Order: sequence, then C-alpha cells, then structure tokens
Amino acid sequence: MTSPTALKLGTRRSALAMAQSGMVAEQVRRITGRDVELVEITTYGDVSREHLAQIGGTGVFVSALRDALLRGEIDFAVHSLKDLPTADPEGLTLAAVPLREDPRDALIARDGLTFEQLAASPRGARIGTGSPRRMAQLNAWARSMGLRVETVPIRGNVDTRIGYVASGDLDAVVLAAAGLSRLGRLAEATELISPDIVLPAPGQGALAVECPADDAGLVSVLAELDDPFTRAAVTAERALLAALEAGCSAPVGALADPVVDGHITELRLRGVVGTTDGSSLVQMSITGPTPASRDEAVALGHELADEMLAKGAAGLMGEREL
Ligand SMILES: NCc1[nH]cc(CCC(=O)O)c1CC(=O)O
Repeated sequence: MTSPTALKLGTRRSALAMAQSGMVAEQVRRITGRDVELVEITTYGDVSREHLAQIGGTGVFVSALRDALLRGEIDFAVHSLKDLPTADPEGLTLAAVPLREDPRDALIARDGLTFEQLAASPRGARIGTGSPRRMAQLNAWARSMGLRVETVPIRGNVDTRIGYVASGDLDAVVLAAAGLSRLGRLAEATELISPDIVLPAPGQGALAVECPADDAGLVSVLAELDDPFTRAAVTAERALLAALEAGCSAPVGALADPVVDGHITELRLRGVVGTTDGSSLVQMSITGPTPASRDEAVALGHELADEMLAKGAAGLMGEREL
C-alpha cells in the first residue's frame, strides 16, 4: 500500500537498478518520513537484443527514465552515474550524488584465479567484457607481462555475465565491483583490480539522483543524500571524458581519488585512453587542490584532457565497436 502522497521513484527493472533504487528509496523515506513507491520503467535498452553501440550506447537506459520525469509520471530517478551521457539534460537537475561505492572493476574467474594466473595459463584465457575500456587495459596489462589474453565481447545483466564463467564458456568476466556489491555478490569476485592497472569508467561506483529542476522542495530534500567529495570527483572524471570528446563506448578510464596525508589534502585525477588491443595507451595523472566548486572540478578534468590530447589521445579513440 502506498499513501497518496508517496514519492514516485522511477527505476529500470533489472536486479541492479532495483537494488540501487531500493537503497536510495530507503534513504529518502528516512529523511522525509514520506513513503517512496518504485515505478518500473521498461527501456529500449532492456528489450533490445542489438549491441549497445548500435543503439547509441548506455544512454538508452537513461532516456526512458528522463522522459518519464519530464512527463511528470515519476518524481525522481536513480541512475548509475557512469551510464549518464556527459551533456546535462534540459529541465532536469542532478539533485544528489551519494557517497560512492568501490569504483574498481572486479574479476570473476574460474577456480578462484587472478588475472595474472589466467594470463600465464598455457591454454590461454578467454575473458568476457563488452567494454572497450576494459579490453584496452586488460590487453595492455597482459602485454606488459609478455603474455596475451583473448577478450571476448559479451553483454547482458550481471547474472548472464557471471553465468558464462559458471558454464565454462569463458575463463573469467570483468564487472564493476559496485554492481556486485549492491547485488550482494561481491564475494564471487576473485580479484579486485587495482586502478593502477585498470582505471574504472568515469563515475563508476557512483549513483546519480535526478529530478525536475523546478521542483524546489524535492531538490532540497534530495540534496541531503549528496556527498560533496564524490560529486567533485565524478565531476572531474566526467569533465575529462567530455573534453576528450569520447562517446560512451569509447575506451576511456578515469578516477579521481583523494590524496590522503593524515587528512584529505588534494585530489588526484588519473585518465587513460587506449586501443582495444592494448598496443597503445595514453595514461596520465594530475593532482590539484580538492575542488571547492563545480568549475574547479571541471577545470581539473579539462587540464588533464589537454595534456592527454597533447600526448596523442585523440588518435586512439576511433574505435567504437563493442
Ligand atoms: N555497464 C552497465 C553498468 N552500469 C553500472 C554498472 C555497475 C554499477 C556502477 O558502476 O555504479 C554496470 C555494470 C558493470 O559495468 O559491471
């Protein structure tokens, strides 16, 4: 039963989306004392069997929720921040970026193996991922050890992807640790991949809580879920992505994390662009004062983008296939 004043939270139907939305709904209930009702929205991305790149990237998951917000069918929506296109939508506002989960990628491999053990396996390793960013960095990592792995494009929900390892079709798959964690399945990871080796997608592990910009009451309530440090970090990462003019399926990794010296002193932003075969990578980092404003976070991202472009990053971003 929901009360007539229940807030409507629009969500995709996938297990991951439902888990994420459920967590945010609980926080909003606690803050407002109001009931929050989950409203399932089916997106084209959920029903299409085509590859994501052919239907315009993960943005397809987002646009159906945004349309429902703009039509007033739902009051707010929760997205995986890494799935959001870098352009700000008309009429909507990013009301909160809650505290980020572990941003790293996780390996789920047969027999409890790590990536290095798989790469060294004499029969060769087939590793499933549909992400050019993961392919580029996994292949570069194997090359750095004088080894090769075969990256196999896959898609589908978390269950489907883990299923390829359980069935023996693949030796391993790579997934975001945050998604596994939200589904209560992080224990299945056989390795949490260091960002020194594979940088996550910009915004990975963070959620985006979005609502109509003109709903001042709701905007101020949802703002209580915001974590300013997470927001600054993902703003810098996404500014880097936008400045590299990369599409959402391009092989760009980025992570802004705190430089801790007793307390947080600075923000370090790392970025990577590469060819999916891992033969060339441009990987750079900069450190600056923790941004005190959106403009400062954006400036940090743009500064690193300029340095990466000067090192030839643009030439590595032609590949768009999954
Ligand atoms: N690509 C789809 C997607 N979007 C967000 C997550 C995981 C959760 C997150 O990064 O916040 C995933 C799954 C994955 O990459 O393994």
